[in-house]
Amino acid sequence: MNAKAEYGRWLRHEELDPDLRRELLLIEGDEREIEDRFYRSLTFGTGGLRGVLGAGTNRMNRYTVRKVTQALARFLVRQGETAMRRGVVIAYDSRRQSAAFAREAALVLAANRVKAYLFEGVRPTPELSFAVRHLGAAAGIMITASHNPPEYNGCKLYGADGAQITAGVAEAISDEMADVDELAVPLADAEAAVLQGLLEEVGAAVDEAYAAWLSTLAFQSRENNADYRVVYTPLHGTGSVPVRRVLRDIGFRHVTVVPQQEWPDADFPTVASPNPEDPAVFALAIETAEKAGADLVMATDPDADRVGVAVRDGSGSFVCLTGNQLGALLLAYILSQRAERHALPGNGVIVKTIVTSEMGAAIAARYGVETVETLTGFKHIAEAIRRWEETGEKTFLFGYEESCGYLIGDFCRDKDAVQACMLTAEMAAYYDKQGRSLHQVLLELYEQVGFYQEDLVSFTWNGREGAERIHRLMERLRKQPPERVGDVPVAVRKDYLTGIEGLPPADVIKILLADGSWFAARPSGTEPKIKFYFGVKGTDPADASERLNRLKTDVLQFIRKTEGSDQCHAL
Ligand SMILES: O=P(O)(O)OC[C@H]1O[C@H](O)[C@H](O)[C@@H](O)[C@@H]1O
Repeated sequence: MNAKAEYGRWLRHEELDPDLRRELLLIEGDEREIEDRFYRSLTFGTGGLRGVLGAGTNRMNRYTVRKVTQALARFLVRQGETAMRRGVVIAYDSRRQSAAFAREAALVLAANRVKAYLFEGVRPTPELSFAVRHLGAAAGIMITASHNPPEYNGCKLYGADGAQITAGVAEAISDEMADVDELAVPLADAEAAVLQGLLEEVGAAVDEAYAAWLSTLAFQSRENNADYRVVYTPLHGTGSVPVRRVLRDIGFRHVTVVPQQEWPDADFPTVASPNPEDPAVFALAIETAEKAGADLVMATDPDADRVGVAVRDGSGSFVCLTGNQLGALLLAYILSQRAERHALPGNGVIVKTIVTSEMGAAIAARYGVETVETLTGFKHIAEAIRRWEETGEKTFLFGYEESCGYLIGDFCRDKDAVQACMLTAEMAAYYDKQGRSLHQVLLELYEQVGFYQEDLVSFTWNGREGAERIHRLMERLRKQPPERVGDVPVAVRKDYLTGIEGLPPADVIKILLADGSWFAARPSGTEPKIKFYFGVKGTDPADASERLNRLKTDVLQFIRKTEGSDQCHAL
């Protein structure tokens, strides 16, 4: 794309949104900025399409939303009348302009005679996934940039099964996008669309149906939960109403929501970034828990698909669990509860990604349950569920990712923090009744399956230059992979770009070392980052920590050498 020409074309567009025009005029003559905003159009990544808000084809704004929606509309029109009638469900989170973008998307669909169901207010991503299935729609759109910082927005697209679209469909929609002029997408008149049945508001009835399904996941009776104290924070996002509701529905009477973070706020003013992977987001919640005398703190991201938790350790202080640790706890709880009830199917399966801890597979193996691995991105887990549903080959029991995404009940087909909050709270209350804290249970699990420890180090490299730098580093790692890390020889090198292990090609390199530890490198598909994942198994906690530190130091040293630069700044 010729960035300068595109910039000029946008400025010449007479009806251009005045705020965006002002923004463009301010960067006149700033070639670098113009290049960054117009050198490409936003593309699909791990979690849909995501970008910084602002003017430009490489930014999130009403025109980029119109463009992707128009492409989706054309895709559905090609499928015919039935798909158009089944329509598209649209939900949005609490980010800047999310509500306006959702409305624009609805009007674009209606202009194409594709029915749009528009949620009346903010809702979590998993409820959108549920709603697509519940309403029998052909597709879904969620306006969100998930856990990204406030300057971002984005949209995730869903298929009729309620799962985020995977490569094939994303490609077909991208092809359609290539033919759409974002400045010339027609919009329907809202009132006319309502009268013609092309625009319908949805809300309470879907909430009720979702809540009813959520309740089916509970293993324990309401008495189990009545006296246990929980602190919850939606981090200014969409979780407040549904998480409170589900906890109340299963009998929790003592739920304190962090008051400063209770209601939607697009600036996420009390946190640097609303990501429950980051222990810093727990500060206010832990303060609240100390006052409330609670032992469990849960935090969900803005669109409530991720959840992080903090629990008290042996000394009574709060520690944050990693996504892998909560995954291990939930998995062990679900499998043990099912086993007790003789409800473990012979063809049961759990799903994790190739960069998620091996601990899950070790736990599953103790119950004779198979573990299947997918690429990063919950859409891959959802795709596997659909496949097994069609063939009847396996029964899905649990899916999770190290990045704090969990799914228990497959009535949703994306990670669901509402489900995960509910089961985490129930599990904590259940063990509490036995005099065991979640921290203790985790230590017991380590004793049973081994002392697994993982870590993630990311480098943020922005803009076009950053993207090229990430690409170069991946290429160099491919061409000059390490023979050994420290004094440990490399045992297996996996390059997923060639499409190995039955997985679609992906830009990921995973290196297994002779001592059982591993590391992986991949560019993030949601942020301008390159990510390095590390995993070890030790003989005790100290041994595991030591192995992990050594592995990280050695690998990062190798990376710096490979990059030929010392400018890596860890996040
Ligand atoms: O590592 P990234 O490509 O940025 O993706 C990290 C995570 O982002 C989103 O939350 C996706 O839904 C997840 O499935 C993914 O694991």
